[in-house]
This record gives sequence, structure tokens and C-alpha cells, in this order.
Amino acid sequence: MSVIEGLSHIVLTTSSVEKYESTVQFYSLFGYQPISQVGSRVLSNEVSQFLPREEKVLHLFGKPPTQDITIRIVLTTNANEKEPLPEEKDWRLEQSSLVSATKNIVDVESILESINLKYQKYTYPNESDSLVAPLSADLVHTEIYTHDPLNNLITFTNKPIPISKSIYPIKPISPIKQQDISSSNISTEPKTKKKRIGMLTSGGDSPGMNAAVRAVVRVAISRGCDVYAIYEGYEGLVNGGDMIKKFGWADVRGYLAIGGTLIGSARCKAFREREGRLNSAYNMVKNGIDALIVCGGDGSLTGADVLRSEWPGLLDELIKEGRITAEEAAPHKHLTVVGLVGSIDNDMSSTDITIGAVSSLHRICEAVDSISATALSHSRAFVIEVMGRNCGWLALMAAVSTGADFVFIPERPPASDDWESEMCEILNKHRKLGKRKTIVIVAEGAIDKNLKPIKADYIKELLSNRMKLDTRVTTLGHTQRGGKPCSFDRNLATLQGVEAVHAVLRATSDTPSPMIGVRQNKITCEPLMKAVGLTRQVAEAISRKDFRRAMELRDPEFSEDYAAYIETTIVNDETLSKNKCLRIGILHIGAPAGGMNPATRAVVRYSLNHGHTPVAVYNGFDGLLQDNLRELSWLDVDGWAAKGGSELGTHKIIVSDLDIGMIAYQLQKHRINSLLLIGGFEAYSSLVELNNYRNQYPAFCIPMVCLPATISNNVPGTDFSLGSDTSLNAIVESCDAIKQSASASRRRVFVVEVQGGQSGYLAVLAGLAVGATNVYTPEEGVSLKKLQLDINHLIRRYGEDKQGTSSGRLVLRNECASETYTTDVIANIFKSEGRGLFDSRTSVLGHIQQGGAPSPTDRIRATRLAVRCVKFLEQYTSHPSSSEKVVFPSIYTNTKDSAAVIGIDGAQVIFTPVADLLSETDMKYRKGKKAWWINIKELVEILSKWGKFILSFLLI
Ligand SMILES: Nc1ncnc2c1ncn2[C@@H]1O[C@H](COP(=O)(O)OP(=O)(O)OP(=O)(O)O)[C@@H](O)[C@H]1O
Ligand SMILES: O=P(O)(O)OC[C@H]1O[C@](O)(CO)[C@@H](O)[C@@H]1O
Ligand SMILES: [Mg+2]
Repeated sequence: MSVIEGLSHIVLTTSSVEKYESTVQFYSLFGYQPISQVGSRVLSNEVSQFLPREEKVLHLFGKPPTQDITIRIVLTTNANEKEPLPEEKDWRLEQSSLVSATKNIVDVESILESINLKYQKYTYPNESDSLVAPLSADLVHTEIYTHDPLNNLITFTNKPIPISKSIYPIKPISPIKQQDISSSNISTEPKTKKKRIGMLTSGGDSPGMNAAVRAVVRVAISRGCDVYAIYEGYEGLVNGGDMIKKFGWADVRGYLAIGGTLIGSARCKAFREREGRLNSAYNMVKNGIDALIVCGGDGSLTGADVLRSEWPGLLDELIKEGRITAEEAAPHKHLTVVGLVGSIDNDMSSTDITIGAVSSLHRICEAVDSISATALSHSRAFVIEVMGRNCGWLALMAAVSTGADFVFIPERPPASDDWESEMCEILNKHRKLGKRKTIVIVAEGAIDKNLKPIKADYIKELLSNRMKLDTRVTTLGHTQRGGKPCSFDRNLATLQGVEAVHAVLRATSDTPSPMIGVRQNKITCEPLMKAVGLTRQVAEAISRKDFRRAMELRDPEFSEDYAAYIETTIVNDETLSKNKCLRIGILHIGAPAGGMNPATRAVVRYSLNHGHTPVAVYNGFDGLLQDNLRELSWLDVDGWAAKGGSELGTHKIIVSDLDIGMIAYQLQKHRINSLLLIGGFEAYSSLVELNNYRNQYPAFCIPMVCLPATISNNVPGTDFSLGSDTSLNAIVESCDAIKQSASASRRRVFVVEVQGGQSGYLAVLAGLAVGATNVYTPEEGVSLKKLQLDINHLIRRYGEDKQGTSSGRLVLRNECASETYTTDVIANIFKSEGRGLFDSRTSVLGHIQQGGAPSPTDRIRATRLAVRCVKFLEQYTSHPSSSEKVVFPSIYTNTKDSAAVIGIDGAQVIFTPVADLLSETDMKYRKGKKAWWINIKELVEILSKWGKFILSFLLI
């Protein structure tokens, strides 16, 4: 069932005759009447398997304010069956439901009992908030959650208006005036108590905290809770008064794009004392707050857990002191605490990444890239200090992303006692190779193996005195914490904020306080104190000089990235002349994508360090046919870590467009015995072709790997392709500017066209990051009916806005979402249907979306994946050609596994044989058949106040 409000026509499909019959019976029990039947099962053999074989149409007559509804139950072979709802889960947390209003909830329950169908029942006190319309009587309201035989979630409720006020009927009148559709008649004052969530940000601020606050506020409101912003971290909790303020939907408008935290943060001494926490408990009880979501670092989350563990004692003390009554305390017996990890340091265990760390890395890379230009001009050395007290994540990732010559991090101090000489020797070697600049990155908490701090000024002295380099120190300081959140942090914070609210709703008095994290690209919920404990262990391991343990306690990618950094940055002459085994042909294929150059740099450096020969093929396969090849040296790729576009030149021509025999001939001629194709769907389909021709051309019987690099993120076999993150950031930056213009011009909707081909990835993920009102994707398409719903929604949203407020809105449309409803057509329809309430404009972002410099995430992914690619190719060096008949290649393999696509699966790197990916590929629409991100579109809608449920019918 879809999640569209005001839906009057629902189609349910099944392939099971039994389920078909029982679904008809199920809906009949609730008053639906059969009105027609089409087709007949007897004829099924004669009917194409893609056509319905039989369908029954049921109708229910609605009573105002609800509407008539028609359900088509279709028996067909290509049904879209749903998984059963997990019984142990709270069905209220499901993303979509058909909501049925009924005056007679008792009868509903008896029907469900009589057919022995599982259901969940929830009873609430009468409630109202800015989303849920108030009840007139002092009734308790009940919700019953069950499912039909096809596993569609059905909600029965006796609330007179079962869903958000945004669903009230719209009577368009011409011209539409704001007051005609304002919601002034709907009270926002609570009549009785309901779940009240306090939200605070604490410790060092981090970009993305505002996105977390926005998500918590909006999702909490749409789940029927009240939300209170607590200003200045724990200071607000301790002091109460004006520092605790109820937030409504519009209070967090514009939050996504703003860095820092708009509700303030502090390092609060008072909260560390019991007295401070006693005052906090008092303020919470007085404000009726019974759940706290804290976004901060390890300290802040520990503080929250201390408060929770002391809570019963604090309440007793407040009662004893007469500050609160036992009655006031009674509804607050349990405190729910949920942690969101906001910290630029990325120092928390049990989560792969913390909110703000990636944005901070953006700031650092921007700074180091800028410094590199001036360093190069003067042939200078720079020592750059970055933040991170006990954690070297920022320093290491900055070094990987910028190709810095040396890095100092707390978890991995230099192994030697005389690290000074070792460092100088390495840096000298780089200078001798011809490098004109030297960049050393040092984490704020860097130490030597005897725990003595390594400071930037000391390194400067070494470089100046021993190496005679003109050296400067730059301490990046708090610029690293400022600035706009990047796309990743906005989306991470949003997804985690949603989960935090769900965790509050799920919490019981027995569950330990959860911390919302992310692992393997999935939002997680783990015991908060366990994570804090593990985090502390890193500092303890460092203080015991157990650096191996400290590295182990970081996420698994940390060690891999460290190794990749060393292998691609520090020249290793011992292996330079050894092996000479692989002669790797490197091609860029398709459109340029951020990460192509960093990946090529890493392949070249790693290969040279391992005695292989990297051969650049310029301009893709076309260049191969033109003999446009060259061996690359260590220095050739210097600076490529930060370069956008494609230094080798890309070409969209794919193998099937060319003479396959000539390709084989050229590979043989240039003695290419291993191949790396960096690119998008063109690179993938080229690999498919080469693999197909292996039995005809031995030249293709070499190890071959495709490293997906395309902004569209449409290559099968990976969750992320290189360039997709760079592109998202480019789109987000443009959309922020467009939104600013839309808001300044007041009441404008921009229809922004984004690229992505037949993949809606960019549209959906950018839509979430910029707070789009809606997103049009090729996966879903565009229809008149959908446009009508969108127009209704825009009318409602503009109608609700206070006169004169900034109210620019964006709709993101993927370039291939519809052939009929083009960007211009949609904008014109909006303009004409807005009838003065709002206007519309278009913006086609075009090739700006390929971005300038690659984002740090793409640089890091590129380095990690490129090193893995060479390791993959190296596996086949023990398969030299043995057949006398076969002259070339020098490495011979035709196993399925030896032609593969490298991919990211969660956080893991995987290789999938290209032959195995074919069944997962939609060749026509040039993308994988599965898209992990598809459901995120629904969240974009929820966060732009679409309301979650369908208002369907007034039942029995
Ligand atoms: N053990 C504790 N007991 C009570 N409150 C605490 C405790 N530790 C920290 N806090 C509270 O949390 C606030 C923030 O903690 P801290 O300064 O350690 O920053 P953080 O949350 O770890 O963030 P970051 O380290 O990323 O800046 C403290 O000022 C204090 O109010
Ligand atoms: O802003 P403050 O309070 O000086 O704190 C700086 C510290 O906070 C962090 O930015 C985040 O924990 C650290 O990297 C840094 O050491
Ligand atoms: Mg901390």
C-alpha cells in the first residue's frame, strides 16, 4: 500500500488464490461491498502472465469528513508480495499504513478476535499537538494495528481525525489566499499530558547537530509527542526557565544547512555535580519532560546516563525537599535517555562515524588544499595541526585525502626512538624525487611511543634546522568545527535523529540507555555505556602504551586506511625494482567523476611500491586504439589526491562500440597483463564484454577489475561509486543557494533538475540533505495524480506559513523521471495551480554536479579501493601463462573470479565476479536491480510534513 494521503483507490496484488479469497473476505468483514469482478481464473492460461488474471473491486462509502474508497484486489502472477510484519516489533513504527477511522473500536477488536488475527492495541490519553487535531471530548483514544492477509498494515483508530492536521480537506478556491487555508482554527495547546521529549546538544559543537535537532523535532511531532529544545547543553537543563522551550514544526525550518548548533552547546561544570543534576531533574519534571535525547561526545553521553541512573534518587530528594509533589513525580518514574554522537573527532566506539566528523574533514581538506598551492609556489614545508585529542581520525583521513607526506596520530606513534631522523629521511627522499612541497599533518593529541606529546613547533624546528626547509606552522583550530554540514552529515544526523525518536518510543524501564550509531551503512542502536566504556579503553590503551590495542579499538577501516596511506605516500625503494610482475593498464571510462584521479594516484603509488608497472591509457578505449599509453611515475601523480575530473581523460566509447579484435591486439602489443577500468556503467559494461570475449581472445584472459566511478551511483555490485559523494555535495551546495533565493523571493518553489540517468540516487539523497518538499525519481515516475497531490501539499504548506516568512521550497526532479512531465512542465503546472499563493522557477544543475575537487569521502574511498584493486590483481601473479600456444598475456587466467567489480557493501570491500552481477543488472535502464536507498524517499516526505498515513474511511 502506498503512503499517499487522500488516496481513494488502492490496488492490492497477490499470486495466491487462497490469499486472494481471504483478502476479499477480510475487507468484506469491515463493510466493503463487492461492486465488480473482472476476468476469470479459468481463463488464466490464455492470459499473458503480465496481465491480471482476475480481480475483484470492493467499495466502501465514506461519511464526511472521510471519503469513499475503492480497493481492487488483483490475482496475478507478478504480484508484489509483502513480508509478514515482525510480531516482536512495535507496528506503530512501520513506515506506512492504511488508517481507518471508526467510532466503534470495540467492534473492530471483536472482529479481529473472531478471526483470530494478531493485533497490537494502544490506548492514549486525549491529545493534541501541532500535527494532530484536538479531540472535542475527554475521551481516551485507541489505536489497533493489524494486517490484512497480504501483510499490509491496517490501523483502526477512534480519533475523530486520525492523522495530521495537514490532511484536512482542501477546497481550492480561486485565487487562493493564505487565510483561506490557514490552520488558525486548530489548537496547538496540549490539553492533557503526552510524551515529552527534551533535546539538547552538548560538548564541542559539530556540523550536523542542527539536522539532528530538526529530525528529532519533526519526527517526534509526527509521532504525536511534544518536543522541548534545551538551550546551551546541560546549562539549560540545570537552569531551566527560558532555556527550555517547546518547539513546533516551523521552529527548525532552515536548520539543515547551518553549521554548529542553533540551540547552543556548553561544557557545563554544574552538571558534573549532583546538585546540578538535581536542578535538572526539577526542571524536567516541571516541564513534564520524561525523555531526553542528547547529541554530543562521550562526555555528554556519560552525563546523560549518570542522570538516568540517579533519577529515582533525585526525584525522592526533590519530593523530600518539597520542591515537587509526589503527584508531580508519579508520571516521571522512569527517565528515557537516548544518545546521538555529535563530535568532529570521530572518537566514539561502536559507531563507524560520528555526526560532524566528515564536515570537519571537508574544512581540513579545503585548508590543506589551499596551503598546498602556496607551499608549492615557494617550495616550502608546512606543519598543519588538526583537532583530535585522543583520536587521530581527522589527522589520518586528512593525510590520506590530501596526500600529505607524513602524519602523526595518537594511536600509532612512530615506532622508532629516533623518529626525528626517520621522518627527515622520508621527507628528503620525497624532495629528491622532485617534490616542491612538504606537508606534515599532526593531530592535536599526537605523542611519541613514550607518550611525550609531539607538537607542531617541534616538527617545524626539525624541518627548518635539519632539512633546511623554509617551514611554516598552521594550526587550523576552530575553523575545523565551523561551516556548513556536508551532505553526509546532514543525512547521517537526520537518519539517526529519526531512529532516536523511535528508540524513545520503544524504550522501557529495563532497557539500557541506547546510543544511536551507524555501522556498515546501517543505523544502529547499542547500549550507550558500553560504547562509552570502549571509547575510554582507547585512551587507557594509549596510556598503557598498548598501541596495537588502541588501533584495534578503532573501526576496522582505520587500520586499513593507515596501511593504504603508508603504501601510497611513502616511497619504498626496496621494492621499487623487484617483481615487475604486473603491467597494469588503467583506463577512465564514461563521464568524469570525483575520485578517478585519487584512485589512479593510489594505484600508481601502490604498484610502484610493489614493483609493478602502472600504464596510463589516455582517453579510454579510444586512446588504447590510438596507442595513447604511457608508464606513470611516482611524481607524475603527485597532487592527484585532490584533483577533480580525470587527468587521463575519459571516453564514453565502450568495448562494444569498437573493434574487439583491435582491443585485444593493442593489449598484447603493449604487454598489458592486468586491467583496471575506472568508471561508471560504461566501464562495467565494457568489463562484461571483455569477459564475454575471453574464449576468443587470450588477451582478455588477464585479471580485470572495474572500480565504479560515476556520480549516478548506478553500477551493480556496490553501494557507493566514486564521485557520488562529491556530486551530492555539489548538488547540496547549489540547492542551498537556490533555496536562499527562493526564500528571499518569498513563496517560490524551485523545480531543480539533477542528473543520475535512470537512477534516482542523487535526487533522493540530495532531497534529504536539502530538505526538499518532494523528489521525482525514475524508479517511481511522475503522474498527473501524483502532481495533483503535490500541488495540494504545496498549497497546504504555503497556506500554513506565517505571512511574510521565508518560505522557499525545493522539489528535486531526476533528469529521467518522466518524458512527459519535464522540469519545465512541472514548474509551469505548479505556477498555474499556485494561483498567486506561490510561484515557481526551474534550475537545471547540469555538469556542475560533477563537482570541483573530489570530496574527502571520495578521496578516501578511492585510495582504499584502489589499493584493494591492485591486491586483487596481484593474486593472479602466480598464474603466469604456461601454455605454449599462448604467447600473451604473461599472466593467464580465465576463471570467473578474475573479472570482477570491486564494491562497498555496508562498510566492507567486496569483489563480485562480473558474470554473477548480470542477473542483478537492469541493462536497459543501466543500473542495478536493487537500490538500498529507495526507502529514504519516504523520509523526505515525512520530514516535509506529508503526514504518514492515508486518511481512508469512516468504518462501521
Ligand atoms: N561524568 C560526567 N558526569 C556528568 N556530566 C558529565 C560527565 N562528563 C561530561 N559531562 C557533561 O557533558 C559536558 C560535555 O562533556 P565533554 O566536555 O567531555 O565533551 P564531549 O561531550 O565529550 O564532546 P567533545 O569531546 O566531542 O567535545 C560536560 O561539560 C558536562 O556537563
Ligand atoms: O572548543 P574547545 O572547548 O576549546 O574544545 C576543543 C576540543 O573539542 C574538540 O573539537 C571536539 O572534542 C576537540 O577536537 C578539541 O580538542
Ligand atoms: Mg569527548
